[in-house]
Amino acid sequence: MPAMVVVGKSRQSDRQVLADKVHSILCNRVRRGEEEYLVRWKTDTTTKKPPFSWHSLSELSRVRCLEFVQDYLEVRATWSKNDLSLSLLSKKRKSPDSEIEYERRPSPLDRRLLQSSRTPSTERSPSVGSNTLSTNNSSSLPTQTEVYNGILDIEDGLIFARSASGPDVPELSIMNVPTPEMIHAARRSKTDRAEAAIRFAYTRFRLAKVPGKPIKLINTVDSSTPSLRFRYIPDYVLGQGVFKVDPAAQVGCKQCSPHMGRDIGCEYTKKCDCLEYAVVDESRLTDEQRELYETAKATGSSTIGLPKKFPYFAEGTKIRRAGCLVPFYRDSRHPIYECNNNCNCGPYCRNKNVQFGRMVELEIFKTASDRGWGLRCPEKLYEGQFIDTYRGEIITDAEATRREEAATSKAKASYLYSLDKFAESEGMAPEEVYVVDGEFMGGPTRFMNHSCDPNCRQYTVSYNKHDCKVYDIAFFACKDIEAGEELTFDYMDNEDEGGSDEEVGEDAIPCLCGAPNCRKWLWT
Ligand SMILES: C[S@@+](CC[C@H](N)C(=O)[O-])C[C@H]1O[C@@H](n2cnc3c(N)ncnc32)[C@H](O)[C@@H]1O
Repeated sequence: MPAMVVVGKSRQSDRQVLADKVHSILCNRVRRGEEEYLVRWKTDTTTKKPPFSWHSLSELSRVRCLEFVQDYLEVRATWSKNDLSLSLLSKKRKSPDSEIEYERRPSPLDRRLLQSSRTPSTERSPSVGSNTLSTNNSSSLPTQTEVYNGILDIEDGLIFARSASGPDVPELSIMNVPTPEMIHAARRSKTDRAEAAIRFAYTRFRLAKVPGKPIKLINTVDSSTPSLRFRYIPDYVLGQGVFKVDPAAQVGCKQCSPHMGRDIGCEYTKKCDCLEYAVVDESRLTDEQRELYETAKATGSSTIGLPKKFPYFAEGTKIRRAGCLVPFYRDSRHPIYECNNNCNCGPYCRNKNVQFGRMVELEIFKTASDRGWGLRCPEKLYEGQFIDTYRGEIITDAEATRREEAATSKAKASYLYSLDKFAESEGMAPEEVYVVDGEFMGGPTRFMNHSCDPNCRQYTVSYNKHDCKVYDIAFFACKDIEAGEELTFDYMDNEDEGGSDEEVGEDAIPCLCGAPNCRKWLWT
């Protein structure tokens, strides 16, 4: 029978807390020099008196338990900042565990509270037993472990609390935990070891696993770490109801070959099927081609056979670096069509760039100006150089609306990207458009902040001209960027210069980009 807290051979150091049984962490203290955290356990019954127990950091050091410690430290930080401990405790919230109203502090734990309310509830009658946690071998816990609210017990994998009894076990209901005394002690107790463990886990188990060049975490401002709950993913994750054309069924260019004379491949753009919808290079049109082009524009017929603008500088180009966007694409909003694995042009085609992923090192760093985390590159970047793509979960428009409505602030909008580049030209209804949500999973570009005078821009990159719903959002430098300079882009990226005339809403976020042309608010 699995136990929530496994006590191995009666030795405290062997105890292991099972993360999936943790509901939340509610307080901290230091005992005998060791940081301890008060765990509230998930229960299988609706209760106002769930089980609580104190555990040392080493018991909680498994990554998924550290996520709970991190959530708690975030809440605790607001206690010290605003001295709100007691008023936070008395704020009325409705428990998702039950229909009854109880008082607890508002916290980022809300989402999980909701999740835990979805776990099936099983009525159990408390069994008689000793005042200890149940264990694998039924041995009792070391006496140093204080157990609030009685007994944490487990049967058939389900945890439940037996009612407290005996003078040594204080009865605590959820609305009283943490008590003012606990908070008082917590605020004076160190949490350094937990912060260091969280930082280590983030670097070792999150960043080190991201494919490509290294990504560092740098914080010279405070002791926080980005959320351990964020999942780094190398590719899009498709949500429910989202369909992507199978890459094996992608149409590739068939008339091209790796060398089509003078060591060029698909840059010989007249032949490349992948570039069918790329912009026609009018400066290279013969009179006859111009006529064909006019007909194609009027009738919507194919422009294959006409010269197209090629997106990237080729090797040997005099002044620019190979692979950087040519000024035409850099300064326009035209989609970029790359070749794909089904093309005849081969793996070294110069029309393949973004699909190979990030080639530069990055640093996630804490900004000193209240904009949270930001992103920078320790190497110099050149105008038109590819940095990385935006990743996340692709969801339907309906799901995006649901998530936006459920969000507590407008900040949610900053992680949602509509894949609507082709909506107008393809006559797609708004509800057909997919949206990328990078809040809970994605790549390092989710840390890019907004600037009204940005040094990067996002571009549409497609590998399959027939799939208008799923494509990449790729960030390129739109000017030379010195090593260590923060990477930013304009969250609005309006084609017309100047801000919108829309009125600023109550929940608008003031822009702290500091640019002379700052529009003062995000998303304006
Ligand atoms: C996509 S996130 C960027 C990463 C974010 N800084 C973080 O720590 O996760 C967007 C959020 O960052 C903050 N932000 C980004 N640019 C900002 C700016 N110019 N001024 C103020 N806040 C900004 C806002 O809170 C915004 O909702």
